[in-house]
Amino acid sequence: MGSFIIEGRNSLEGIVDIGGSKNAALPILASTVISGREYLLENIPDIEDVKDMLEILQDMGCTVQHDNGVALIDTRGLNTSQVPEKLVRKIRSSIILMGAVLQRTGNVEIAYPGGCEIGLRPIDLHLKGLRKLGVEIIEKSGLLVGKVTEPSGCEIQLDYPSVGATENIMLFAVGIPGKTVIYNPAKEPEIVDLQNFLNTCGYSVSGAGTGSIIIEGKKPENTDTVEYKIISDRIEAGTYLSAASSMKSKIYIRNIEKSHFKSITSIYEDAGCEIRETHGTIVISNQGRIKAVEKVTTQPYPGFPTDMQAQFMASMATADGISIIEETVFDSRYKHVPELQKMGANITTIGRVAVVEGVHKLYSAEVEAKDLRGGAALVIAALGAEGTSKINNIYHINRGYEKFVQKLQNIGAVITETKN
Ligand SMILES: CC(=O)N[C@H]1[C@@H](OP(=O)(O)OP(=O)(O)OC[C@H]2O[C@@H](n3ccc(=O)[nH]c3=O)[C@H](O)[C@@H]2O)O[C@H](CO)[C@@H](O)[C@@H]1O
Ligand SMILES: C=C(OP(=O)(O)O)C(=O)O
Repeated sequence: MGSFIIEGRNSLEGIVDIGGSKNAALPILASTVISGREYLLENIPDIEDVKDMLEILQDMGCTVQHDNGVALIDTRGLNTSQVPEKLVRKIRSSIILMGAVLQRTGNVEIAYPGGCEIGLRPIDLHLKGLRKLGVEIIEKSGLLVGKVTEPSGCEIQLDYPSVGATENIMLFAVGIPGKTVIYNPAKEPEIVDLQNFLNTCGYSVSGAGTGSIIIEGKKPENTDTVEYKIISDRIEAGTYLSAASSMKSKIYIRNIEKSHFKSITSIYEDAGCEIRETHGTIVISNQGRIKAVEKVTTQPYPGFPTDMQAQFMASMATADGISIIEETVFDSRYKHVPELQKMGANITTIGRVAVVEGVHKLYSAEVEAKDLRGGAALVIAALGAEGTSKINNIYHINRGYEKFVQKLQNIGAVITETKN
């Protein structure tokens, strides 16, 4: 599964170029099947989840090329409504193919999706929304089998602003007769990016990023090649910010939309990090030990993202004082805690609350990445720790971080990847 070997206690200095957003690229790739045409997509990150999604498209008859951040995809050859089960079970975003394939073919057969194991991840809101739009869905031998019966736009009130449910409903609703309004949708920048992509394809979607999304169902007449550039990854940027906050550093983060990043930077500013913008680049300077932030609660956008909770906890592990972190989005997203404790972190969890009492120093250890962001948190902790750490199971980390070793080396980290 591979490991990272990290020698800690070096300062970080230099430039990091942020890649395309994992959570924007994946649903956009899924939505290329809605209509059979060619797509030229820029800023597609070179990460394991993207490779899996591209393999799914290929297995279903599409042609795919991905090199140097650019993906050229032709979905005219799609020849099945069965989504390959093994790959679906590997990644979370595969479930977004449900709405997309139903839109294209009227049928779908798909397994329950995979992704990080961070607690219960039901898809009841996806299914409820699709059923309301006229899809019959049954479960057969562990697979979801869907068939479009009487498709018609309608009003859908989401009980929770689920990112995946919002995306699935959008992808099915764009091409059915009538108007669909999603109330209480997810407001993440990745949803706005999906809206912008769909509009570039000729669909009619508005309101993403606000309290309701309006979709006027239509089939675009123009089927020319769609060219689109995916937004940059605010969580990747936040991860480098988190690393910089844990040690003496001055790093320049390029290619990031500052407005998407604000809910993350504001918390690190509260911790005493100096963050400023110059000519579109974000500069982070940290001279010494940061301060604990009294209370941080993860929330749907524009709140502090759950996908930054583990990395933030790694920063707080050596901050001056006690911080309280509450994870409200997922019910079991603290698998990194016992691993951080092996490095000397003083963390206590009570249900969804973690109390982090900052220590002066962390120590090297051999630890396991249990999920993507928890794994990134261990990298951050190891970079600031005394001695040489080994992080195993880095498959989880490579699911979502492009050229992680190279980008960290570029800013002075002493890190290598080994096969075992
Ligand atoms: C590929 C991708 O984009 N993944 C992101 C997406 O995951 P994902 O789309 O899975 O996250 P959701 O927003 O759907 O889930 C948030 C919460 O809603 C609950 N829920 C969700 C759907 C549903 O039908 N029923 C239900 O109860 C989940 O159990 C969870 O507690 O958004 C999460 C929340 O920002 C991020 O952490 C993930 O990185
Ligand atoms: C939880 C995450 O990913 P996924 O939803 O793909 O498992 C994440 O990106 O932090």
